[in-house]
Amino acid sequence: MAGTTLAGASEAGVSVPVDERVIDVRDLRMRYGTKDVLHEVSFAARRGEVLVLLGPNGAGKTTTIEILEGFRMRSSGEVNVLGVDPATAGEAWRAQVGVVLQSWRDHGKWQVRELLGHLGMYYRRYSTDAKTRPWPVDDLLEVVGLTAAATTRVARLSGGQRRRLDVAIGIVGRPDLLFLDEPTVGFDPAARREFHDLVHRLTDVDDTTILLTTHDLDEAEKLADRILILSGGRIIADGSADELSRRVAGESEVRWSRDGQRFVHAAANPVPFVRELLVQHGDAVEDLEVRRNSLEDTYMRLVHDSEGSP
Ligand SMILES: Nc1ncnc2c1ncn2[C@@H]1O[C@H](COP(=O)(O)OP(=O)(O)OP(=O)(O)O)[C@@H](O)[C@H]1O
Repeated sequence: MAGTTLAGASEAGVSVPVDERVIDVRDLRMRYGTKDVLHEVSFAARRGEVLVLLGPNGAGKTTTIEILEGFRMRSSGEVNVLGVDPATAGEAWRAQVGVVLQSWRDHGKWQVRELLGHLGMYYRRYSTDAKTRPWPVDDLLEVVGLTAAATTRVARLSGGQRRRLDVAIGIVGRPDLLFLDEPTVGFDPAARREFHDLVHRLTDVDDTTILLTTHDLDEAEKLADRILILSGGRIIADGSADELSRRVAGESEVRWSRDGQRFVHAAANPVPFVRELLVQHGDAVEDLEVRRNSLEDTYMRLVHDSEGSP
């Protein structure tokens, strides 16, 4: 089981064995001018894992991802991605890394299939025995839900379709590691669900490691093997949604109804409470529900506590 680390998590991620680390970040610092935006950030990700980076606006998520993608130079610290420092990595490394940027605005006149076919050609020389690159265009169109739009020009796509195209562009080279910065913004509920299925397919079938940012806590809970919470440029929590909620001392909510009346009770340990409730009222208890801290409760609590600390 991955270790859970809360406030002051300088050793975050050390429970991932070194030889399994697809991402290994140690004491990463970033300073813009005189402003420190990342302070000794450390974490690791293992192969096939979905790591979700959460945090309030301005916490440093995009900065962290851009450093890992090799798009931004760090101020200090050690960063290793697929065994290489992204600051000095070459083309072969880039071909193994997929990036879904905020939105693909160029090539408006290209048709969707044409564009994906063209971009995919770049990856052909990086095919290996274990992984044929690129993803065959028609399969890719299907997996991202763009088959019906295959011959549509990029400029004519709806916002949600364009986002699907962004995802397709990010995965056309069948990356070993995929970075997704707020991938489902603008998706309708059906597209969101299809995207979640795609993430599971990528990790289960292709063993792709995924690092994604989102502000949607429901999405984080559905997708994440591990959640990192970044606040004020520091990792304040690292663990699965369940581990985080257990570590935040909180009370469960017990709800039930009796004789047509609704009741709610907060209990640190709901089991004895429910037992006693059933002993006292037996069959008269209806609609019994026990709700642990949601990820949203946990997140709000952790971020709130961290904002109070220096
Ligand atoms: N190029 C830059 N020059 C100066 N400051 C920057 C630059 N880019 C980001 N910042 C600052 O760094 C901090 C972290 O920004 P970043 O975009 O990484 O946060 P974020 O967690 O991705 O936020 P959001 O959720 O709003 O996308 C912010 O205070 C931001 O103003």
